[in-house]
Amino acid sequence: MDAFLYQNNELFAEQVALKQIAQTYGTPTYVYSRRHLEERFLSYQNALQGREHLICYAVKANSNIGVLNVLARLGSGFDIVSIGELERVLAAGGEASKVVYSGVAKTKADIAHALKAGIHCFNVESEGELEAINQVAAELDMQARISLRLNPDVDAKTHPYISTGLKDNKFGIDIERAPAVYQRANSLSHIEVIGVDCHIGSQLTEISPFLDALDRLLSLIDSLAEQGIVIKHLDLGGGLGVRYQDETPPEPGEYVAAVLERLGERELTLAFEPGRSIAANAGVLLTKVEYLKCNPHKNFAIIDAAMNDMIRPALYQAWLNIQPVTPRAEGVSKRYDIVGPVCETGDFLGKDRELILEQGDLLSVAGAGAYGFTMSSNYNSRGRAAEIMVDGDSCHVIRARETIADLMLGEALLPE
Ligand SMILES: Cc1ncc(COP(=O)(O)O)c(C=O)c1O
Ligand SMILES: N[C@@H](CCCC[NH3+])C(=O)O
Repeated sequence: MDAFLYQNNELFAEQVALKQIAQTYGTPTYVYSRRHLEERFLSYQNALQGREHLICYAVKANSNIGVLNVLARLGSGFDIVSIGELERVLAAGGEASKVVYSGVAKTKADIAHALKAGIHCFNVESEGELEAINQVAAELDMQARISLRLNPDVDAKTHPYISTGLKDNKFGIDIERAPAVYQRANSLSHIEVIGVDCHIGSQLTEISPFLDALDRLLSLIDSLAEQGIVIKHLDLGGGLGVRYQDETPPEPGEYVAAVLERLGERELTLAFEPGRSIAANAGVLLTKVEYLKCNPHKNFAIIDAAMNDMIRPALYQAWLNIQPVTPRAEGVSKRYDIVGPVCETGDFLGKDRELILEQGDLLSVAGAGAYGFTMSSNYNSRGRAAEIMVDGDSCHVIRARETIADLMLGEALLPE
């Protein structure tokens, strides 16, 4: 059930009024629902019941250790793309043995770090990386488990910036090269080949591109078996979309069921790397209207959150629902562009939103739990927002608002 609902004309996060959060912790603030995170994780887990599987939450979507901890307690694995993310997972109580490591540019130092930590496997994105992993594992006298991340050349039908499975994209190994690269991997002394992996893009709202990619991977798995290379682990990546506006993406359960049906009798450990579909609608960005600027041709609601807090509208023209925390029954309804304080024309969180507003009103920007805080920056020397986890009727500060001192941390003046 939606974790952010109105009760008596007040928007709540679970059982806590957002107005209360704004009064106590200030704005802009990210507010997350523990219940929503748990429900979304469990919807994957329930669909995979009775079958060997690994659900590796994609840390990049929301990497706060409070969020990771909620998922780790449910037994989640994690998909990482850096050593920073690995260390967050460990700090949050996650198990290294359930970590898969994706990313196109792992350095030898990264590879050594992950091997020593005991991760489940590397999702290898190039032939050069495969050789590097073998070399590092040999130096450490270890065996490295690997999957090859393949680029199946399917159209994910999503925004071009978040499409990753076309042969023009930088990700993965061309599926045409896969048989040769598997042969090479199999011949390397410190590599253990366990799997096949792909991730074709993000915010997919249909199942068919996933199944097209799956079909290509399954026929590869079958032909590798004929050559004596046994694949035990099949990772379909993340990418399942969510509803921001009027999209109708499949539920995780439907998606998983369609995949299971396609697998048939094959004995494979199935892995997924969901990020957005777990975290996006578990969070809102709470913000205050500082000023209203109403010109004859255009109205602006200037808020205290900006593109540095949430860049998705500026970067992908993403549409996020913007709701008043306490809707006004009376007043003049106007069409506003909802803009932030940053000195960029692209600094908007929404355009042409019909609202009744007064200065000082609170707004809630929905769908902000994934790729919100993690993509935020200090542009314009703005401290990053606080993050709050709501759990029933209690609130926990899981990241304090950044201070002026935080902004200059590690910087120095030149010597006299
Ligand atoms: C390798 C990999 N796995 C998983 C994800 C998570 O994707 P999503 O948030 O769309 O589920 C991403 C990001 O798109 C990714 O690059
Ligand atoms: N950051 C993107 C998703 C990219 C996923 C990373 N592979 C978004 O906000 O939609």
